[in-house]
Amino acid sequence: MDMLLIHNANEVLTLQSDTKGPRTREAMSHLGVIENASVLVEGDRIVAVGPLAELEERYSEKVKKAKRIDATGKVVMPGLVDCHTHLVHGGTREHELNMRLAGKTYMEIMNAGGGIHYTTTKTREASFEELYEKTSRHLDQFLQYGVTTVEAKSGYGLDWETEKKQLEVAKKLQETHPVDVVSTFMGAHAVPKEYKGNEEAFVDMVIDEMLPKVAELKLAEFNDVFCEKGVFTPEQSRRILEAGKRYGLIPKIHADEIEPYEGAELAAEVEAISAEHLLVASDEGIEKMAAAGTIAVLLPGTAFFLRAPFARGRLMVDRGVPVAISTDFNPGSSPTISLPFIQNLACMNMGMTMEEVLCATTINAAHAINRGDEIGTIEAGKKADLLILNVPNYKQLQYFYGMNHIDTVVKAGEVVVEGGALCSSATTVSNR
Ligand SMILES: N=CN[C@@H](CCC(=O)O)C(=O)O
Ligand SMILES: [Zn+2]
Repeated sequence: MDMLLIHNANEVLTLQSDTKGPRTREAMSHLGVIENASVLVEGDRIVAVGPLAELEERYSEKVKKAKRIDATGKVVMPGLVDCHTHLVHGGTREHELNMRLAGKTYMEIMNAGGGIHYTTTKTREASFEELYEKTSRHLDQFLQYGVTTVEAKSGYGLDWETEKKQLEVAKKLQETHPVDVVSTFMGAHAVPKEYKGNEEAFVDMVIDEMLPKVAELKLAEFNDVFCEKGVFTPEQSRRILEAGKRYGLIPKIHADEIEPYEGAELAAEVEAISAEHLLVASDEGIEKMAAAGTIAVLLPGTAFFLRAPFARGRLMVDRGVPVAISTDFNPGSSPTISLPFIQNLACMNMGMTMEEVLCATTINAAHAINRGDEIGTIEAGKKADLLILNVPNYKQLQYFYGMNHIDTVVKAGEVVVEGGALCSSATTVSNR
């Protein structure tokens, strides 16, 4: 098996902790920094992390055989995990930006047939191959920004054929692209035009026809719903999420994004793994999430791009909610793949610390997609998803904001980005 040694990094952020499960409160600040340290990798797994002399003594044969990468003066950390995206979609929506800048709201544009409906039309029109190529290019960009695992929601089909196409594109990319893609079914992302005025029938169709097929074909692990005034009510959302559970799909929920709608409360009640957005979540909802251990997936890029109030990240951490942060990459409310910029926004606009945002985009994000045992920290036995960053200490990641600090990305033990550029082999992996 191939051996790799990343040696003499100024700082290795291991994110190791004795805490099992998602991190809360002070535990979110423990980055497990080891100064002047090295990481040894065998195949796709991490073997050990620590001072070079220690690794040379304990693993002398492996260290001798290893390909070496000098990380002197740099920071090494786990690959970033983007735990909320609408990755697979047709078209773009730049034409909506001037409308919103002129004062039209996100919901007004959607209710007039734009927004999610526009992207649904484009996604229905696109062939499997077109969607695959477009999404593959986006995954290349994610990789260049240090994102090694991405959650991908369907929800731009709103009919079975297109929902299936989106999920199958994600599945094929999981097999062919170096970035790991984790799928969420989101058939209840909007009520399609053909069901306007007949919303309950659409909910029934999602429950009776789509969910069983998603489970049978093993196309997703999670089931998500847009619980929002004018989209799906808390009662409809509860029905969809409870039905998904009967098929083994773990609930997630788009909650309290635009208007307070007791989405955070619902997330806790249905034992969702996460509630996402939460821009206007109530105090009571936050308390309930803390008590239930529901992960808050916060998406400050969406607040930024929709010019909406930011979620109360500081309060959520202080109240004991495990917080993760994600791009919400989608063509309408957050068309960015830059998770590092999203970290900057979380510091500046949600009052989270430099340490907390790193936890929120690695191990807590991994837990939000049920991958906490596999990725998100640098420790023996975990997948070797590693970043080498062109900064001497982790604090410069937020200080020099809006920049891409990636030097090298190692995905499952293989170097896929070198000197900030994608390696030619990176996009042609076909055996995974
Ligand atoms: N709010 C609902 N869904 C997406 C946006 C989808 C779109 O506008 O295309 C979100 O999470 O922000
Ligand atoms: Zn979303």
